[in-house]
Formats: sequence, C-alpha cells, structure tokens
Amino acid sequence: MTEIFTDTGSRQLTQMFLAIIFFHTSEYILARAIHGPSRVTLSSLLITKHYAFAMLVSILEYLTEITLFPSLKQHWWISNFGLVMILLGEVLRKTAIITAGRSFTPLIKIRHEEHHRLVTRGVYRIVRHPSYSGFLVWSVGTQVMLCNPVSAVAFAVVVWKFFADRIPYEEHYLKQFFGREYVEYAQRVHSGVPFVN
Ligand SMILES: C[S@@+](CC[C@H](N)C(=O)[O-])C[C@H]1O[C@@H](n2cnc3c(N)ncnc32)[C@H](O)[C@@H]1O
Repeated sequence: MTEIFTDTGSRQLTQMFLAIIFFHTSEYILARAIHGPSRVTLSSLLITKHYAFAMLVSILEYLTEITLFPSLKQHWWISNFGLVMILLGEVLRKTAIITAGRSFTPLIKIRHEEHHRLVTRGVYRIVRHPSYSGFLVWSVGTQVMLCNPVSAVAFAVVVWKFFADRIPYEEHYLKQFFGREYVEYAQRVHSGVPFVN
C-alpha cells in the first residue's frame, strides 16, 4: 500500500480529485448563473448513483494496480496525455454550456419553451453535441491520466453507449421544435460522438 504515497500515487490521485471537484463545481455555478438559483438543485451536479459507482470502481482499480504493478502507473506520456484530454474535454463542455445559454438544460426538453432557440454558432458550428463530446473526452481522460486500462475501456464504452442512445431521443424533440432548420443543421454538422451520425 505504500506505493500509493509515492510521488506518482499522490500526483495522479490529486489530479483526479481536483478534476472531479472542478468539473462538478463549475457545472453547478454555471447552471445557477444561467438558469437562476431557484431552478438549480444539487442534482444539477450530475452525480448519479451509476456515475459515483463507476468513479469508485476506477479508484479501486487504481489502488489495486499501483500496489501490485506500480510500474504501470509510471507511463508519464500516457498519464500526461490523459491530463490534456481532461483539460480539452472540460473546455469543450463548458464552452458548449456558455454558448447555448438558456437552451442548455440538464434534462432533455420534451416541450418547446419560448426562450428555447436553436443554437448553431460557436462550438455548435463544429459539432452538434459539443457538451457530450466534451464529457466523453473528459471522462475517458480521467482514466487515461490514471493509467487505468480496464476503466479507460469501460468508461469509453459505457459513456459512448449512453450518448448513442440519448442523441436520437434528444434530436427527435429538436426536430419537432425546429423542423427543417434542425434537419438541415444535422445534415451539415456531425454529432461529435464517434459512430453516431
Ligand atoms: C444537456 S443539454 C445538451 C446539449 C447538446 N446535446 C450538447 O451536447 O451540447 C440538453 C438540452 O439541450 C437542447 N439542445 C441540444 N442541442 C441544441 C441546439 N443545437 N440548440 C438548442 N438547444 C439544443 C436539447 O433540447 C436539450 O433540452
């Protein structure tokens, strides 16, 4: 267990905790700033039971591997690449939230509200679902940074599947709200999630 208290263990675990704390705190602050304090609850922190379980399992993988195979965690170019993924994913997601403003609601809207405008500018000009691309890169990046092979693959598969199911559902309503304008936008711009058109 002493491996955990080496420079490698403390650096990677500290980076992981800072990444998680920064991600959720900034989500919460942004949501309050955009939608107003009364409309934002703690569930806006996006911490679900499944998410907490996955993060916990990934920490257990890390602790097991750093104890049994400490050299696995010393691949610094992999770990630093993961750190870059965390930063890029974070920037992409937060840029998407700020760009979409009030149109960005944590829950998918199934009824059109007056303030809901179709956003196709900024990062939405590059991909249709930048906050999902950002979260995919951020979450897999946390595991690459920890040099966690099992969780890196598991996070990629589970998060990808989650968005691959969610995007058609979300877009069904976006097509109802914005009609031809959304259909043309979807033909022009990729979803931003691999293998999801
Ligand atoms: C959690 S946000 C995610 C937005 C988008 N999928 C993304 O990844 O950036 C979900 C809400 O955003 C709305 N939304 C998604 N794309 C939009 C767009 N291009 N313009 C306006 N609203 C959008 C949906 O109607 C839904 O209620």
